[in-house]
Amino acid sequence: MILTKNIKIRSAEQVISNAISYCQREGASIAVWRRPEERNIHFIVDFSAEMRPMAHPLESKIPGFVFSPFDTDNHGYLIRGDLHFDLEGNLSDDLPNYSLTGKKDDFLNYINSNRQNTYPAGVIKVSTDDTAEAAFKNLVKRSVDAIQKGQLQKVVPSRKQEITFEQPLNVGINFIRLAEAYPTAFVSLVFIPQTGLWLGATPELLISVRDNIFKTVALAGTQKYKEGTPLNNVAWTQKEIEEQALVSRYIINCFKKIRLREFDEAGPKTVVAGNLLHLKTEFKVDMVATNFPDLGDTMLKLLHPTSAICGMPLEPAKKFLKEHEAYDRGYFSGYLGPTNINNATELYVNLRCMHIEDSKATLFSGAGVTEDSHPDKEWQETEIKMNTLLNIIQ
Ligand SMILES: C=C(O[C@@H]1C=C(C(=O)O)C=C[C@H]1O)C(=O)O
Repeated sequence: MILTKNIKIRSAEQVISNAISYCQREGASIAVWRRPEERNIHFIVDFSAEMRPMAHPLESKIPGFVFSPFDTDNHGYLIRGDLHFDLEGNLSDDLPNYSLTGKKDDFLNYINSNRQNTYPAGVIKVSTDDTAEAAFKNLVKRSVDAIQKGQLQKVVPSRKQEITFEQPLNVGINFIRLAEAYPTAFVSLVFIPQTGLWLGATPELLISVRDNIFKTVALAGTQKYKEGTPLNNVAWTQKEIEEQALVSRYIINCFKKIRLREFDEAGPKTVVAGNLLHLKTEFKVDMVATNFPDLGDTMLKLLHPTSAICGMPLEPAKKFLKEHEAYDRGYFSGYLGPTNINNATELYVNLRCMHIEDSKATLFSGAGVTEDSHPDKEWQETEIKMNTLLNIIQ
């Protein structure tokens, strides 16, 4: 595949691994992503070494890729598109940092070289911390107690899990493995010096704006998916139906806050997300007909963190998690995605993801808790969510 006149793309795995190792070496920032239902893989590179946190990355209208944490007290980053290309051979080099033009050629030469070994990571060890299970179940119990006392309606406690590799994980190979295993996921690999390296395959859209149409979804309720099961035979419990309905209600409340009354609502319906099933309602708004030209930015500020990953009402749920969760989620359940690229913005909730550091990685998952939740079931749910990555990476 021809990228520019003299540069040929080698295997996608190799190019991805090389691009990441170049950015790690040079202190540059990069995002690699594959949109749901597409085959093409996009890259955006920001060669500037000083990445500054940004409170509202969509406001700038700069083409780039947003990477934001869960905690709204901490700001996210915008990887500006010095260089944006895809594996179908499209290249745009707007280079807002003109002084760095030389780096562009250096980078393109490097990613097409035969540098990275294509070894798999070998044996992956999942750390068996006996206290983790008891601690999480206890957290679920405290969540149910808080709900029963009337402090909350829903909360989404989460946990982390460390894994170690015999050799550093080959990110190129594993990105492609995830992309092939999960065609409906948004698959991403992000490196920013300040955030480190993150790999994920999320099923959850936060907001999208394309052709003046705004979209968001309410995704919640989880069960294991057995391949071949017809989706219209899938049954959901009252607990799961209510849990998902709360997320829809949260979105409708956000529309109400800005007096937006005209929106399409479709669902809930059962959807497949890799090894799991969820309930999903889709919301759509015509931004021209409703005269909300900045709806993407406005809704992003109102929606995140949604009750799919935090809880309801929002402030007590945030406070509960800060007090009880006992770890920093970092970029897990934050949001990420391309902004103002090809006239579209598409942000996803950073789920089914892991933070990779040398020969170890940290996986994350959470589970929506309502009054009827059982600690054992919620523990199982976090296990199967982590398997989204664990079943695929090697
Ligand atoms: C919190 C996660 O997933 C979220 C919680 C869900 C649930 O509680 O059923 C389902 C989908 C996601 O909105 C996760 O994957 O870690």
